Amino acid sequence: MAAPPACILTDIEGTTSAIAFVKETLFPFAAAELDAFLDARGTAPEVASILADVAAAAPGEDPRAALRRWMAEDAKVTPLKTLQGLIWRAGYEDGRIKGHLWPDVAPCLRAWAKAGLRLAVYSSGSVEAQKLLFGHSAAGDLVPLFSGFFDTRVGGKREAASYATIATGLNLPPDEVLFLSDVAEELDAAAAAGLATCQLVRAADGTRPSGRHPEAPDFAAIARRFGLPAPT
Ligand SMILES: CSCCC(=O)C(=O)COP(=O)(O)O
Ligand SMILES: [Mg+2]
Repeated sequence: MAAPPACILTDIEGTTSAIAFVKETLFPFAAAELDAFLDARGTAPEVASILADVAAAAPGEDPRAALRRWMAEDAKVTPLKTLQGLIWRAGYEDGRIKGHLWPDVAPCLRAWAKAGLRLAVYSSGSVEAQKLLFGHSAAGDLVPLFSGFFDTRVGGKREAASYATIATGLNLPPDEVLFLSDVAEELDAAAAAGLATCQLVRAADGTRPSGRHPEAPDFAAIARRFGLPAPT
């Protein structure tokens, strides 16, 4: 990429936020609340529609058992991800969950947005879950900084077509979008669709560099490497 990107498209787990926060706070919260949530809200249209999607994706299996199996497998399945977002909402709203962001993230996002860069998210977590995390972060409500949120409804994160769809959705040529992720296979797919890429190699997350993409240990290093504004 010769010129600085027009848009930063960022992953969440392992990129803006600790893997441990997702695996040790978010996922256990959803698992612990699953039965109570379904008992209370299973017949609400929004939840019933998710359960119908679960039944279609896991025919012949009890929907709650399928959801628990997917949780154990960390399956990036849209109905599970949508349901987790709904369950997390109560936890964020009553303060039991605070969205984790590494300390370098919010200052850079604010500086980039202020300089006119567009910001977008692409995560396996549902759009609802993305907005909850950024809206209830320790650094405040960052949702207004973003102009796009994308989840697995555009396709899987290891499929090039997903990134082409996102670039079209952003109304930008793919090479003007810089995708940030810790996962090399996601970056490979983005690069195949023509996006610029950078692998977040955060020591605290134990990420291993792939050697196939530019690398940065944090967002400040991304700013330096790609000629983006730095926080003042
Ligand atoms: C939106 S926070 C929840 C993250 C999540 O559910 C997940 O599966 C992590 O996916 P990512 O694509 O952000 O690595
Ligand atoms: Mg990730």
